[in-house]
Amino acid sequence: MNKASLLNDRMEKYAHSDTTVLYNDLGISRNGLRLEQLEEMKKKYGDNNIVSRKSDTIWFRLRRAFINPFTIILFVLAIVSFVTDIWRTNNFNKNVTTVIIIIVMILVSGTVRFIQEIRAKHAYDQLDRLVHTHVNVKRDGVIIKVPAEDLVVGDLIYLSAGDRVPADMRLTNTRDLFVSQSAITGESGILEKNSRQHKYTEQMAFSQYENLVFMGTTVISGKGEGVVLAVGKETLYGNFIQPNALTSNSFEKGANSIAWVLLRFMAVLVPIVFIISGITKGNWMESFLFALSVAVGLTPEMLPMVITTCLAKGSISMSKKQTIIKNINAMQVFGSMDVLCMDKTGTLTNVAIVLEYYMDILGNESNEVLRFAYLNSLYHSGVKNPIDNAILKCRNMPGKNEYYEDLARQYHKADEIPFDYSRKYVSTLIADDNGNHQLVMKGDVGAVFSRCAFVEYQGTVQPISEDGRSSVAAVVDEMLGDGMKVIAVARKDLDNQKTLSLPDESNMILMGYLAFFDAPKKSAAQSIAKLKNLQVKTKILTGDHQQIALSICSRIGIASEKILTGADINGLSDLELQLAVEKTDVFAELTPSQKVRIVTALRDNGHTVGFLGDGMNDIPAICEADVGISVDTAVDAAKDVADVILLQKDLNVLEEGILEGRKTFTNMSKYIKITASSNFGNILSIVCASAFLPFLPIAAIQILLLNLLYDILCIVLPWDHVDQEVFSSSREWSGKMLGRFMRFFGPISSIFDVITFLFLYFVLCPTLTGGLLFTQLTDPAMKFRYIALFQTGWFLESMWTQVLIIHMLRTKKIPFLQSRPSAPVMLITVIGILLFTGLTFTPMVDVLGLTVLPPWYFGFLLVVVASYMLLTTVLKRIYIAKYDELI
Ligand SMILES: Nc1ncnc2c1ncn2[C@@H]1O[C@H](COP(=O)(O)OP(=O)(O)OP(=O)(O)O)[C@@H](O)[C@H]1O
Ligand SMILES: [Mg+2]
Repeated sequence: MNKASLLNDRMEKYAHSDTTVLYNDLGISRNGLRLEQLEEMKKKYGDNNIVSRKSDTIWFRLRRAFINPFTIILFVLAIVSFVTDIWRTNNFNKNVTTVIIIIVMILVSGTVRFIQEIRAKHAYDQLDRLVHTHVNVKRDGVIIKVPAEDLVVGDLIYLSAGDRVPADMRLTNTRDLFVSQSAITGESGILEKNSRQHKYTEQMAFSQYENLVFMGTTVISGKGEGVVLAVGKETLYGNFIQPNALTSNSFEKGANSIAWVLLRFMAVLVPIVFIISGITKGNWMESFLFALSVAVGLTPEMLPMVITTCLAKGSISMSKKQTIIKNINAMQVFGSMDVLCMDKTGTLTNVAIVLEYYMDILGNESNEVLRFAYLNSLYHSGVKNPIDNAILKCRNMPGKNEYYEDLARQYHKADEIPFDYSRKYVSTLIADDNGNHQLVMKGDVGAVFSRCAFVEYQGTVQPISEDGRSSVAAVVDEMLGDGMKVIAVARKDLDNQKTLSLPDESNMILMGYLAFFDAPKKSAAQSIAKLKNLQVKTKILTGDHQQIALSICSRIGIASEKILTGADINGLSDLELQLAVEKTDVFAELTPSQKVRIVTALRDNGHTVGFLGDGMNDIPAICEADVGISVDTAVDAAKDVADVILLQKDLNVLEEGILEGRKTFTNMSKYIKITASSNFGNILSIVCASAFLPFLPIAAIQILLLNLLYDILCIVLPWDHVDQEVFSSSREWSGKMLGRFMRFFGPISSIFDVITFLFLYFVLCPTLTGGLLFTQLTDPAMKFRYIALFQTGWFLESMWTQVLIIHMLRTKKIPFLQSRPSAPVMLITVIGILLFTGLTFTPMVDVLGLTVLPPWYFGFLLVVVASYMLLTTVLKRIYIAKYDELI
């Protein structure tokens, strides 16, 4: 579809009309909306959310916690049990335990889920507040800051450099407003916008409407005011962005698909269990109950909760470590990042740079050069970057304050052409009281020099000679060699010309240079080494001069034999670049689009790429990277597009964040993999047992009890420790790995289950029931005892192995000895095992259909559990050797 046709009707209509018509039609004034109009506008045109937020209400969360497939199965089970055990039974045989246990399970799992969800929401809300963009809006005559989501049609918005446009708007007033529409058009050019009424022309592309700005685009420089005409999904951006790209992330999708695989698995196997045990036992009601509880036992009901808890817990610990995860999916990607691209300022060098020298073309100190540079910095309305900040700081020099105030009074601004990282210079037109206009340009030495035809030296202007060219180059080279950042300043008289256009930027007079000291950070080398330990390669992508990049790298102590410049890259094909990016770690003199090309090449090579940057020039690369990282002090537009925000621009912070991300990811996959494989093993054993045993291997209520214990253990799993080695490498998630893991480890437990079945059936039970096998027994009381002995035996074996397998598989090392679980996991394990084993010695056994086992059974149990753990350890080694990973 033609994108232009997606343009909102209102936008099109009012682009062609005068602003007064717009004000009248919408019933607003120049004071903005009245507060009482807000609700009405919201009702009429919707709110400014691309993702609907139905999941935000408490009611929704309550429903989600208590009404899900798992609780529904439990409800059915409770009702059936109520009917069979209580209602239709005589007074003597009434048994309320099953119903009580089931209700406890529903309450426990529901409440835990609910609490977790609320906590997670709370955490996100808090983080949200930190990262949310606020917009300047005039309402009822007062300019206030509101979150971008709260905007409604009719709101009067104020935009300035560095902002991301929060909704689709018709401009009503502008001052040198330049916008980059690359987010929606894909083209990198910068366009000037104005508020004039559009004259009607045939079929125009939306991007050509000069008086409209669109959600998602970025203000490069200048100021603007406008009225919101379309919000949320009605905007151009909301229209073509995939809604599901925003709502569900790939990890969640992966986790859900696992849940579905397990459920489908269950849907096939549970009926089989039902039919087999129905046929072999002849009691269909009992078999139905049994099959249902097998279903409950196998439902990965804790999966959503464990994932939300892990993510919430991870993002809270990360925020404590100064890292804010804006997009929760990024957590997982963040952990799997193996290449980190970053800019130079703030990561390798200090955030603030210092103006060291201001000099004429031959290197003598020159106040004149500083004066013009100061005016240029003061009057350009783009985002002020470290260079401008360093220049503007000169007014704080002792005794200079007044001088610079006078200067600002003497000259005022007439026009500008904003700074653009592709052109690498900025022009401002300044005028004095006599109406004389001067164009002042500052920027990259090469770029500015190419616009100059003259040089100025000690007040005289001369054409540039070959000779002059080389002496100029010598001065600059010396500075660059010292690791100084150098920019050039040029000027041109424009007499009474009041506006600027591109052709004016030629035949300029080169005045001199400013040199800045970009102090390398002491900690940088160490941080890079730490990242290397985490198997994250670092690459430096800077717009700065290659000599500076080299000198800083050598000062910090990073090897940088190979360096590629923007010009070099332009000469490479995509394929050549793909090869080159692997061999090179430092890239210099890049434009924003070249930064994107490098990131793309790395991604095409199969890397998971992070990009850390804070300037306007980094925005496209931040968007392109798998995980975009920005810092709290960055321009709003960069923070808006980033997935991760560091509260401090420091590589150490990043390292801790990555570790935390990997930890979270490991705990999630731990749960998923172990649960899936132990479920798989259990169902195998149950199918075997139902086919060959003349009675049920385990009672419904016992399955439920086991499940309760396992669930409680899983609730504390997000708080488990993670081995150092596991998170020292990047990780990726895939369903294939899960399947492999499940098939490998699942059946191991079945082997020991079958051994236990055989032992119980042929040894233990007959010994205690007079030496006969079940089928040879005639006395119903004996039969009953036989079953109880068998079921208790398996109940205990199943419980021990299921709990201990978590400990076996949670680490590559020897559990307990080499790798300790966290205290809560350990505590629940010990309490669970003791409690459940102890239970078989209490009067409770009767209600649960269990019985007291002789002490020598525990000798057998010990042997089985020990051999199970031994075998798992051996097979774990084989698995790790083969696949080089475990969890
Ligand atoms: N405010 C400015 N005024 C004039 N020229 C500028 C300004 N900011 C940057 N430049 C020019 O553009 C070039 C690239 O900018 P800059 O060094 O900020 O790029 P970068 O990629 O952000 O670098 P870094 O890796 O240090 O963050 C600079 O070397 C300088 O010549
Ligand atoms: Mg930068």
